[in-house]
Amino acid sequence: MSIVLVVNSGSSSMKYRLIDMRDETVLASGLIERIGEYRGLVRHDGPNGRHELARRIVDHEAAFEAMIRGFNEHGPSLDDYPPVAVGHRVVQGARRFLAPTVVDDSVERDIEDLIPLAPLHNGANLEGIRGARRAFPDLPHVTVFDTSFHTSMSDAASLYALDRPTAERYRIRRYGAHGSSHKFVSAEAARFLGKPLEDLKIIVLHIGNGASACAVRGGVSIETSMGLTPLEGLVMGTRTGDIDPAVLFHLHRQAGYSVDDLDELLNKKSGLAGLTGSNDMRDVEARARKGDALALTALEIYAHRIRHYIGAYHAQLGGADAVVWTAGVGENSPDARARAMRGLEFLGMKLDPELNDQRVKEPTRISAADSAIDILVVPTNEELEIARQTLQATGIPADA
Ligand SMILES: Nc1ncnc2c1ncn2[C@@H]1O[C@H](COP(=O)(O)OP(=O)(O)O)[C@@H](O)[C@H]1O
Ligand SMILES: CC(=O)OP(=O)(O)O
Ligand SMILES: [Mg+2]
Repeated sequence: MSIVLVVNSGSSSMKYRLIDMRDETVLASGLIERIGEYRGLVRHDGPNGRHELARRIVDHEAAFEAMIRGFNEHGPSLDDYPPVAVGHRVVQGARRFLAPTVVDDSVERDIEDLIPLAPLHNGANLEGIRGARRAFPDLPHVTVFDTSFHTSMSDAASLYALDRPTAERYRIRRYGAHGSSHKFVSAEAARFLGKPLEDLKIIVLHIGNGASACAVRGGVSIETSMGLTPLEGLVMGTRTGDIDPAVLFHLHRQAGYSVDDLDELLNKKSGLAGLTGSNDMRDVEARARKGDALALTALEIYAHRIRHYIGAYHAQLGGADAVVWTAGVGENSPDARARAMRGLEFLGMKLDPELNDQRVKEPTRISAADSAIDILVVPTNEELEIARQTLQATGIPADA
């Protein structure tokens, strides 16, 4: 029985999943939110249903302890279902980590060294890893990097037109993120279409709180919208995405913003939150339906940027076989999908309004019968992808 525990530590949350890899069934899962804030939320879904409680969780190590408590109190018992390995999502692996890696102290140090290249994510990922190694010192721990899938990008797609010695010295290039999701979703799309992944050109739109687009040719990432850090590209829940860097000089010189102020402004106070006051797409859509002009403008800005990347990746791929929507917004918001794809019929991308309006739980086609390019919704599963890569890296068979 090969069971893998997967830990996905976000900037302020930790998701986990216990998976029996023989048939990839989920034995338990959980979510710990608002880490570091006064009132955190702990949710555990086990064999007896859902258990939730509000409590303060000071950091990701404490979150790890809360997860263990969830298993002890609500099952399944980790003594009865012992994991053979723990898989960890790490957002930034830069050019240091090209593949899933078994953790030792030097790997921990290298992840720490990469914190400046993913300030919202890598520190949290590392705290999760440290908590997990303390809790399970005898198990192999494997890190699966969001960036690994994008190391196939050409220099043309990944280098900035920045002074070369400076860029090299400070490792400045576009690394991308959400790689496990883009990889999983493009493989699922090929399976759904019944075609070999090697033959397909796919535009993947991972639209969640963090959001990125990816151009996938033959299963390989050729370009993605996140850059040095997960700040570039699409409009996100709290992040600006693409912006003229001169805005920063302007705010510094004219308004006295410090570097930390600017970091906080662009990463945490912008995007949907900055435009409307809420980073949750459901709130913004509800307000737009009531006629709130600010909310409506925010939805148009959000859609405009997605449409921009669909066009760009269609050009970079030299056409496309499929456009695939995934993650929280991409899977659940017909309005966001329809708004972004409006006017793309000339490219051969035509939604079917009724198919687009359904609630989706599995890979589903939402394009019209006469759409030259398939438009799909494919639920992502970063945790399963991480679990698969974790087993591969350890060499433990799924049916051990
Ligand atoms: N039914 C829905 N309609 C519109 N948006 C939704 C819906 N359900 C979830 N979302 C959006 O999905 C976002 C979260 O996506 P998710 O992929 O879980 O993000 P992350 O992993 O970055 O935290 C939420 O902020 C919310 O706006
Ligand atoms: C990289 C990134 O933005 O991740 P998330 O969507 O989980 O915040
Ligand atoms: Mg996410």
